[in-house]
Amino acid sequence: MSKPLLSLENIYVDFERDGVISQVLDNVSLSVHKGEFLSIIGHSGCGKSTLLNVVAGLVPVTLGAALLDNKEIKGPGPERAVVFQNHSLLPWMTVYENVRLAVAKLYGAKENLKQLHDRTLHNLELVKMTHAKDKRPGEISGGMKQRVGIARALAMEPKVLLLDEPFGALDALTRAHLQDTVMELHERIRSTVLMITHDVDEAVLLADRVVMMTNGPKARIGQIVDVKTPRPRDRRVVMQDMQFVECRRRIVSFLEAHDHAPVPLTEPA
Ligand SMILES: Nc1ncnc2c1ncn2[C@@H]1O[C@H](COP(=O)(O)OP(=O)(O)OP(=O)(O)O)[C@@H](O)[C@H]1O
Repeated sequence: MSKPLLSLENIYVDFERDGVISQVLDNVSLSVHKGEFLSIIGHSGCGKSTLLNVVAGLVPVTLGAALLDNKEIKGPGPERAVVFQNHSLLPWMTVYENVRLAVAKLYGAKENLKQLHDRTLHNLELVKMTHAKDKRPGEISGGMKQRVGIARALAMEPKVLLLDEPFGALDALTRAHLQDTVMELHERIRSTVLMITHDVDEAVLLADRVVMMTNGPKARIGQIVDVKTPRPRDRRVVMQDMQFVECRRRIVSFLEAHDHAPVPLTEPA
C-alpha cells in the first residue's frame, strides 16, 4: 500500500493547568491516505478536538509525532485547513470578501487579480454560495455561513481538511443538505478529510473509516470501522445497505460500551 499522507505516531497529549496535569491522549496512532474521509467519534470530552488540533498544529504533542507528507507538524499551516462548529467569518466583510481574503493570503503574490477573482468564485460555486456572494455573514443563515467557511477552507487547497463538528449547530434539514454538499465535494476533488462528529449516521454516511475513541482521560483509539458502502451514497438508500447497517450497529455498541456509568445515588439512611 502507498505511504500515508498523514501519520500520527504514538501520540500522547498532556495539558497542565495550575500545576495539575491531565493526560488527554494516550498512545494514539493513525495513518490516513490521500483522498480518505475519516470520521472521528467518541463521547464528549474524550479528546477528539485535541486530536484534530494536533493535526492542525494548534496543540503540541507531549510525546510522539504527527507527520504530514513525512514532515513533522510543528505549527499551523495552509496545507491543513480547519472548519469549526461555529463559523469564524469576518462580519464586516461580504461572503465574497471572506473567501477572497484567504485566496489573497495564499495566492496574492503569485496570481493576478483575474485569477484571484476566478479562484474565489470557483470555491463559492463548489459550495453553491455564488448567489449570496455580496451578503454579509449577518444576512445569511447558519448553514450558509458554514458553506462559506468550507469554501474559505477549500480555497486554501489544503492537503487535509479538518472539520470539527461542522454541522453541530445546524437544524436537521440544513445539516442533511450540507452533508450532501460535503459528500459531493469529496467525490469531486478527492480531498482528504478528518471530521469530528457526535452523530453516528453522519459518521458512517460520509466516511471511508470511522475512528472510535475511548473515554478520557487517557483516550485511545478503541476501534476503527471500514465503511465499504459504495459511493456515491444516497442517504435514503444506504439505510437499507447491510454493510451500512452493520457499521452503524458496531459504532452504537462501542459507544454504549464506553458510556460513562451513571453515578449511583446514595440512599438516605
Ligand atoms: N488547552 C487545554 N488546556 C487544558 N485542558 C484542555 C485543553 N484543551 C482541552 N482540554 C481538556 O482535554 C479534554 C479533551 O477535550 P477535547 O475538547 O479534545 O474533547 P472532545 O472529545 O473534543 O469534546 P467534545 O465532544 O465535548 O467537543 C477535556 O477534558 C478538556 O477539558
